[in-house]
Amino acid sequence: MAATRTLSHTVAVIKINNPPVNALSTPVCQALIKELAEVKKDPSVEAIVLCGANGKFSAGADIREFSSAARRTVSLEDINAEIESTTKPVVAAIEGVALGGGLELALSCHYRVAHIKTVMGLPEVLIGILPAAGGTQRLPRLIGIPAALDIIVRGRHVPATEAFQLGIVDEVVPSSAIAAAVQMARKVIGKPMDSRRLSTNAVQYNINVDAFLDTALEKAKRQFRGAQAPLACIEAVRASAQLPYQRGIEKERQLFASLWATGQPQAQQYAFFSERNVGKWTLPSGERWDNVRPCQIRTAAVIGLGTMGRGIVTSLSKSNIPVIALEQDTKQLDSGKKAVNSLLEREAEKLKKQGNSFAEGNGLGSVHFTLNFEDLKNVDLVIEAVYENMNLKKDIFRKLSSIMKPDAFLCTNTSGLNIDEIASVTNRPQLVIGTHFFSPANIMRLLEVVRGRHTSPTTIATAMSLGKMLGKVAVLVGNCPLFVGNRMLGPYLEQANYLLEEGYYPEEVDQALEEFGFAMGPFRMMDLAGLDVGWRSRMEKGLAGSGVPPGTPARQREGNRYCPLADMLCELGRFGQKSGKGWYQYEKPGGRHAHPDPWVRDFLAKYRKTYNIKQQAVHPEQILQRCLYALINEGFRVLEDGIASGPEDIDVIYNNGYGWPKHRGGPMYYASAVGLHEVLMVLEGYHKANPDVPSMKPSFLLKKLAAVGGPPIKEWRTQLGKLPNKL
Ligand SMILES: CCCCCC/C=C/CC(=O)SCCNC(=O)CCNC(=O)[C@H](O)C(C)(C)COP(=O)(O)OP(=O)(O)OC[C@H]1O[C@@H](n2cnc3c(N)ncnc32)[C@H](O)[C@@H]1OP(=O)(O)O
Repeated sequence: MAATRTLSHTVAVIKINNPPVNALSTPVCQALIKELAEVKKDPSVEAIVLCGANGKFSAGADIREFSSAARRTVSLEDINAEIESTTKPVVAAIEGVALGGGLELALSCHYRVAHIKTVMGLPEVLIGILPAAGGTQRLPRLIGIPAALDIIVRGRHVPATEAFQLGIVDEVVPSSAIAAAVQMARKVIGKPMDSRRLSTNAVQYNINVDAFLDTALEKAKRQFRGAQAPLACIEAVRASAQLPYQRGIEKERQLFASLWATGQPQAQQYAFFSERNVGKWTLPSGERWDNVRPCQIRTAAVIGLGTMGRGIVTSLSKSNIPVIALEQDTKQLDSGKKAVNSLLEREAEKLKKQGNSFAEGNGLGSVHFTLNFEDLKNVDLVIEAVYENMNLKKDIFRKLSSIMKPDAFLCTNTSGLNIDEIASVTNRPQLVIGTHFFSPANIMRLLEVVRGRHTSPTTIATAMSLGKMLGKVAVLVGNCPLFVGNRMLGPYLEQANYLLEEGYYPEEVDQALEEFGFAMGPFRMMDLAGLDVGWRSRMEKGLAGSGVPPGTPARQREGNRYCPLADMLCELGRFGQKSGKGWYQYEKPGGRHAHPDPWVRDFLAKYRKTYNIKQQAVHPEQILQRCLYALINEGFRVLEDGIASGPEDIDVIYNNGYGWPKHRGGPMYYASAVGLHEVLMVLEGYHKANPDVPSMKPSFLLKKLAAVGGPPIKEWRTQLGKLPNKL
């Protein structure tokens, strides 16, 4: 039953019932219309309470209906208008969540009572649309332009206590919101209702609305780089101040339709569901997320308090998991402790600002700092986060193997080392797993969970569940050098480097990719990560430094094209932000503002002259094609090798760990949107002209999918079914 009704004296309680989140699907809306019509004409009913079953008001419109064949036939705003115009008072009893259409429904009620642990908001912008059931018109009428704009444009979740302070809800209660709403309904029977009908009120403001919104628009254009939904939200809020309510609603609808035509909502909604689907991991053996139980992690330890370790400790503590943090000497322990404490103070500050919804039983977990390995022996799970050196990691795992209780899980935070080799030195390879965090680990949402050959399904389930507890989006991947994200980055950065050889400057390549929507172009990203990281790895592989065989041409390795520019910068001590100079110059070592460096321009000019490289006419569009298609081609190889279970997994990794613009869905979604045939043609053309760049040779899977007509991305798995699976 999509909605049910009970009677409490003269108050009808209508309950939305559509598990798991009471989405306002077409059947729910139809049921609401029917129940409303009945209570309106029922003389025994004097007031109405609207609530949701199972402690959740509603997570809004059913997003799956937006792109399904069965498009909505019932308008949510029509239901809202119907509720608002009712002559019997309607009170919303808000519990759990009231998001999107859920909050819009509550705003059409005459009164709102919320449980203290509720979160509410209008997060439509995060799925590429705008609140299109009157939210952009009613919320500014209730709380004013600046506060409404902040909630609508950022799509943030507002805790009940803040909602009360802002005036979104009339009462916050620590116990049943339904009981409190019934009480309130009884009290307001017979009271005047006009001022409670938000659509009839004017927006109150004492600011220059146009100037305020113009500034917000400019800021949003810079901040959201090409995403259209935030801009549409601002325009809709502008309409609330400038137009009568009904014309504001028309504007809202018109903006919704224009957004839909951009294709961005479809990409963002694909990203939304992909994030949920990656949690539903499946192994070829049939074990999966819903038939393997994770073990409970009551205590954890982190080894190494460098940048990664500090973030991981903070992240665990933030999730209320007591942590033991270990370093090798007093100096490093002290500096790690200081850094962790300062990160935790900031987190505590944030929790305080978020108010009561986080306060109860959800503080920070304790952190114990130690130099003594023995202190770790009873924890349930340990995460090793020392720097990327196989021998060092193996030494630590040998030690852990002998110290830790037999059922403790051993995780390694590596960005690409072989999990099997690390597991091979332990007495429990089935409990060893890779947990690749992204920096800063207390903030970045992505966690690559890397399955080794012997990793057990229970270990996978536990690591995936830990990821969820930490508020991360965990993606299960197979074990191969660099795993998924970093592996795909290789060919992308290679093309970016070649573009410099061919006449571009770092800032031009970065600009093209930032205009595409990346949070950071490749050169700014390399400067941030530290150029020495890649340099050390190339030296280990004999591609740079003294290990290069004598007589090897500077721009060739093993017969293939090679770009030594990054190595040359490192030889000059230009490691990026940390040294104050890299592809850019910074105000000081550790400075964060990248400025184009005339020295780099000069250096590149001399380099091109030395190697007699003719500047080619590379059209700016080709910057995008070369970098992005190189990355995408490697993504197809990842799928071919069975390292990721589907294109969604790759897209979730890129959206959450590499600054890919969500409004473009992810690299594999982008490829399907551009057309696989088009991607293949460009790669083929490039590879024909540059046979010494093997990464641009079109992958087998891309060719196969293009040959069957480039099916929609949701059908790729059918083709993947016949490929090996290393999960
Ligand atoms: C021209 C006019 C057109 C009119 C259109 C009217 C406009 C209405 C605007 C809207 O209301 S759009 C929807 C706005 N709401 C949201 O964006 C909320 C999205 N959901 C969430 O943020 C979270 O799911 C949650 C509610 C905070 C719960 O988080 P939790 O971590 O507890 O669970 P999840 O794993 O995320 O979700 C559980 C389950 O529910 C599915 N789901 C969640 N929300 C929706 C939804 N709004 N519609 C459909 N399905 C939803 C989610 O996909 C999970 O299911 P799955 O099977 O595991 O994937």
